[in-house]
Amino acid sequence: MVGSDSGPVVPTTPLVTFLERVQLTALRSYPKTLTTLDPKSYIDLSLKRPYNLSTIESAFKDLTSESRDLKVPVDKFERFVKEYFDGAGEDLVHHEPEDFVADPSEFLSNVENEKVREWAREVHGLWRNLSCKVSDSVKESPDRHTLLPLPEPVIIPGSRFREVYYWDSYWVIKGLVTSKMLTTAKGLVTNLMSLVETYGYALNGARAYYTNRSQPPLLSSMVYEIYNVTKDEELVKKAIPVLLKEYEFWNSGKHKVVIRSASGNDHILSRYYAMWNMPRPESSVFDQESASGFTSMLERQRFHRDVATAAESGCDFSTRWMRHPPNFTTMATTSVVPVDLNVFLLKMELDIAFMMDISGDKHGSDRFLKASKARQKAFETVFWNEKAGQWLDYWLSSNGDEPETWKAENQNTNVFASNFAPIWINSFNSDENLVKKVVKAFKKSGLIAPAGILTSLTHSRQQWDSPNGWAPQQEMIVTGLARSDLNEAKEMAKEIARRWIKSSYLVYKTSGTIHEKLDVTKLGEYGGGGEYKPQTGFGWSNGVILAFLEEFGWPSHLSIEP
Ligand SMILES: OC[C@H]1O[C@H](O[C@H]2O[C@H](CO)[C@@H](O)[C@H](O)[C@H]2O)[C@H](O)[C@@H](O)[C@@H]1O
Repeated sequence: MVGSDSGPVVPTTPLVTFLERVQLTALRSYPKTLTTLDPKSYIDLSLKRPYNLSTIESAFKDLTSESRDLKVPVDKFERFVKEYFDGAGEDLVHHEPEDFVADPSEFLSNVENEKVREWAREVHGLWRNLSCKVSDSVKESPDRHTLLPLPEPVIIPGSRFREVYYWDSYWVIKGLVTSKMLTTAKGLVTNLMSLVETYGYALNGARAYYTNRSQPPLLSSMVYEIYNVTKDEELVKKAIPVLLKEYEFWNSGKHKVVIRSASGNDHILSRYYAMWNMPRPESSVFDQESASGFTSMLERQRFHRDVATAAESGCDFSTRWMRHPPNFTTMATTSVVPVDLNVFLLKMELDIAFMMDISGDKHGSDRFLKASKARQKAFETVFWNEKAGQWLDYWLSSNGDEPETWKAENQNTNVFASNFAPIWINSFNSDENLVKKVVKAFKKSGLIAPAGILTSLTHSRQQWDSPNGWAPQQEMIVTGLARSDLNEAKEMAKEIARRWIKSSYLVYKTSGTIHEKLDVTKLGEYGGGGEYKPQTGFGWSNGVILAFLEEFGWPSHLSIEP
């Protein structure tokens, strides 16, 4: 098409396209503003029996036939929704996890403080709230739902996120391992593997509107965490071909970029790149509004792709992806070669090498070790900045389709938590000199806050800048520092983990109101608490609390109160 962007687009389903129109009607009809409407609640509806999509589409046509701009009377709209749809989330039913016991043996034996232990048991108990399975109706008639069928029960983040998310599952699994819920943990991996088998990549989340993108690739790390405690070689054998498929996805096509060093060496790295150039269906009305200032179709399509690509990064949204922060319309995520994505891929290479080794494929293992060494070299050349003592994201000068030559000025010198994410990997945290430099820079960075690690230093009000959000890479930085041989780094890790646990405790215990010194509405400003939902729990926050407690314990003399 003349004037349209040339990137790939994975088509969505007729139901998703229709529900986008229902979503737009809701926006136009309710006397609500864009800030109070949750567009996702409309795209999560499913078709009520006995109606089928074409019957409901004609009823919708009748409903809106006399309206201008899809605005209809609220009572008529509500009657229509009630008559033709089952509510958002009704196709996900509670599942009692069979491996849940209220007080597992040897649970958090390092946590001596009784108050903390008691609370940890409550957090552990929250897995039951978040455990669900896809209802049989989805399996029988997938076309009536945007929820995707999955073979095993799931742990959802909770709140408005009524489906499995890819990268959230990594922290969920770490927590499940601590909770000794290994059957549930394996089930999550089986679900993600089934998505890779079907689509060629693990989807952002298990919804029909997420098929056009993935999320930070942590499947190999999930398998690794489970293998580490179970020594389940069958799981590893099953995982290898799936991980190879996923590896290919991230290292080919638009995801692959080549940066040429001054001396002429080519470094292969990866970027996020969504296969979509329209408004995200789950946030369609927001995206249409954000793109309304663009005059050409090409500009709009590029903007929508960069927005969807930010969603693929898991960090939607952040000034990290903006050419001219904090101007949202300058989102240019596809032009960034991100440090953390390449950390996850380096980890995937090491994990695959390890798994191939234990399954007897020495040759394959060597191949992946070699690939990891090549990527490690690329980290030194493309991302590392000696002066800053951090690894910096790299801005592409071109569209990334051809190799381009590295330029110092293309490193993004702004400070983000992701600049420290490489310390998670043994290849970096085993180098004591490097750890010293990174610890020094981290201390000065301004990212260490009263309740943990900040995502960035910019107060943009975007979800992954302060004062919102928490640094998703927090657990990785802490784990990496703790794995190093440097005492200062180990102590730093313990201190950050405890700050984060404490802030989560405060949020939990005070139902999100609280403590004069720690206003939870601004937790991102303090680096803590995350998306923690006091009563129900939130998948990945639950996981990180339990994993941190397992790793660092809590001595009896140390108070958790403010
Ligand atoms: O509905 C808007 C966006 O919601 C998701 O992103 C956020 O929640 C996810 C679940 O906890 C989390 O994985 C992600 O990091 C968050 O930014 C979704 O992943 C996005 O694709 C979606 O556009």
